[in-house]
Amino acid sequence: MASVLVFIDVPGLPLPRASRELLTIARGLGEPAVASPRALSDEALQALGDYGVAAVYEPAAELPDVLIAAKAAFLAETAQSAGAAGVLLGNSFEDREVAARAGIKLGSGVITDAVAVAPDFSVTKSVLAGSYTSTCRVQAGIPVITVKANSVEPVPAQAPAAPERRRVAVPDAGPAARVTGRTEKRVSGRPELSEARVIVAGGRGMDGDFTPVENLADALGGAVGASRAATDAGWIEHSAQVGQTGKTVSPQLYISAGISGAIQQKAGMQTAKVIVAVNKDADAPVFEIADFGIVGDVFSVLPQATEEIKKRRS
Ligand SMILES: Cc1cc2nc3c(=O)[nH]c(=O)nc-3n(C[C@H](O)[C@H](O)[C@H](O)COP(=O)(O)OP(=O)(O)OC[C@H]3O[C@@H](n4cnc5c(N)ncnc54)[C@H](O)[C@@H]3O)c2cc1C
Repeated sequence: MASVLVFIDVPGLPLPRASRELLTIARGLGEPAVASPRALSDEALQALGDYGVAAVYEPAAELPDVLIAAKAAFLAETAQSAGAAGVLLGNSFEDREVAARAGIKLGSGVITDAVAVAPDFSVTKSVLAGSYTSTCRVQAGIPVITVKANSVEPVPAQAPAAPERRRVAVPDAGPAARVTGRTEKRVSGRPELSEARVIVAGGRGMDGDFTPVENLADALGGAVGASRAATDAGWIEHSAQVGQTGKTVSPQLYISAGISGAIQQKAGMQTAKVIVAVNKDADAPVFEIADFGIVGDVFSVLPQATEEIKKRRS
């Protein structure tokens, strides 16, 4: 069976859901193998084996720092030496950049934002601000596909595998740039926005106070998102922006609070499984795509929901 290479950067333990989803998809396409730009622990290897991974490729020598060009060179080299039938990555900014660069090195077509990949590597994706679902296929080289988080339910393999470690020499991974300083990001304890199963997002209607959004997100174990109006106003960091020029998310539940539902916002969240909108304007466009709508004031609705959820969970 042809191998399907999954690029997993930093496979922390337990394995992140997005990585387990990619491995589940890869199993439906061929024999899953993993390309990891760093050497893995035996425990990480076993966790990958539980998802049917037969081989794990690591760089023969440590890659220069953690820059994207080096990771892309490693991925392209690995895809070739593994004779991969296809390459899957996550859909973060960084994963998409790795995919693009690896695609150029391989002379391959690259498809981003996939929500499903068929056994013949046809890809389903949502396009034009979510107004169409398209099916597309790579026409040249090894298909390189980035898949949105929450696209499938991760399922371990029926029979775990014992992955073999293989080393790949990367000839052109030399540093064209070098990291010269780092500042650690404040850890919120919340899940990463693009991988979260639950997102509570606030917009201009939050009027500068994101506390009700954060409290509801914490009660649900979710991530905090925002519209561009909210991030531009400086009420919350830019990395929380969802939409055309922000992050594309596909959670199980997206709670939109005080967001009108402009097309550029919808473009980033329309594929959420369930959308709940809270807006004081019954004619707000967000209600056109909401599964459940509450016409009301966010400062009254959100705290009530948080209180009720906490009560039921205690
Ligand atoms: C090229 C381009 C790219 C863009 N990219 C993005 C993007 O990535 N993401 C994005 O979000 N936008 C993006 N935008 C901006 C987008 O067009 C909208 O301007 C933006 O989404 C509006 O944000 P909002 O819904 O928070 O604000 P508004 O449109 O002002 O809506 C605020 C809503 O809050 C409601 N409200 C007010 N007070 C309350 C209250 N107390 N309780 C309940 N409801 C209340 C109002 O009824 C209203 O519906 C982009 C625009 C352009 C031109």
